[in-house]
Amino acid sequence: MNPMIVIKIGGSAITEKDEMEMLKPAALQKAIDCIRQCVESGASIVVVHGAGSFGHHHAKEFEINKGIPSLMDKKEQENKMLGFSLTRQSVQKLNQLVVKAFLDVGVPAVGCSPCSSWRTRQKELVSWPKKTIGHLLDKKLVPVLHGDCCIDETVGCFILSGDTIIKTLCLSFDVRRAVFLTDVAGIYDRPPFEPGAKLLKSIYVRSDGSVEQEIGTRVVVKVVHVVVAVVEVVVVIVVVAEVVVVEVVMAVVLVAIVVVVVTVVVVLVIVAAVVVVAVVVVVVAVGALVVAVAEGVLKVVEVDVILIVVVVVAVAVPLVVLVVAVVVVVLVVMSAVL
Ligand SMILES: Nc1ncnc2c1ncn2[C@@H]1O[C@H](COP(=O)(O)OP(=O)(O)OP(=O)(O)O)[C@@H](O)[C@H]1O
Ligand SMILES: C=C(C)CCOP(=O)(O)O
Repeated sequence: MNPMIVIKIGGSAITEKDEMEMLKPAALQKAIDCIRQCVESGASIVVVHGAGSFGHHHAKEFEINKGIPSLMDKKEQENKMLGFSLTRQSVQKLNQLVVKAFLDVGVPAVGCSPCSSWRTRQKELVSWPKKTIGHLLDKKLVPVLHGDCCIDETVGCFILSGDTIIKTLCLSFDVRRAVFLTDVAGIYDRPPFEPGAKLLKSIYVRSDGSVEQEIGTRVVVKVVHVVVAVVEVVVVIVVVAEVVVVEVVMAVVLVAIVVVVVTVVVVLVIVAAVVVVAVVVVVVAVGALVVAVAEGVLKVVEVDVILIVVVVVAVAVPLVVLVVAVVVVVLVVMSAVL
């Protein structure tokens, strides 16, 4: 599978959260166009959208997140279940609109409602269809999940947020990026509507998920602000740097190991060759000199000088060759590996 990118289209980005079931069509279109480009670039994309004003109103009214208390009488339980159905119908309406918008621009989106397949116990996820999402991605389809109401094995029902879905996907797949679209220009040091709110370039997330702005521990989240619509939709690209950092460290270690191993092997081969050549040169030269002296062609004094020259050449030339070869090998190996 290609590098996976999960994208949360925030309910705040594509709906007017204060007005019941009110879509922001232009903002949705901008988000869809942006995601279409990601799909066309070949990345495996999973889209998750929030409920916005589709779902949150009913969910709040019927207190779906509180489950079905055991003391609730039958009438109240029936009413709660009606609220469950209404909430689902509402989020599914938004899902239909999002999927249709994708199909209209040629993106093969497939709506995947969590209600039928995501289960929780005490509001903790116990099962979800990882394989199905993998199969859809294998077929180059774009799963479009959404925040939904789900059945909880102990408390009866609860709200599965799109953010929980995103987190689950990030922990289970090899996700390169999690991208959040909201209605503001990124992450601020305080609620953006408060006076003096500053847009942050990066934040640090501790391993327990809490966030701090100054000193980081394991996960550095880089925030890139890319405005894709006039103030309506903003793309916030969140690089899950823990993954990136691990990858970089692994890559550096791997490169170092490869460079060292290849260099050592090549140097050993060159040293052996150099020694053999030097020995052959000296033996041949000494043999020739012995013959020359025996035949009276050379005197012993001349032989001494020639011998010194032969030995110096036999050692110096291979040494120079050796040094040059080592430098070349290191450069070639490093450029090939990098
Ligand atoms: N520190 C902050 N940085 C950025 N936004 C913040 C901050 N604090 C509060 N917000 C608010 O968070 C809102 C986005 O969160 P919200 O949960 O409403 O959106 P969403 O996730 O898009 O919605 P949904 O749950 O429907 O998908 C923004 O409109 C912004 O006003
Ligand atoms: C309100 C419902 C049903 C889902 C909430 O999902 P979210 O908007 O991602 O928090």
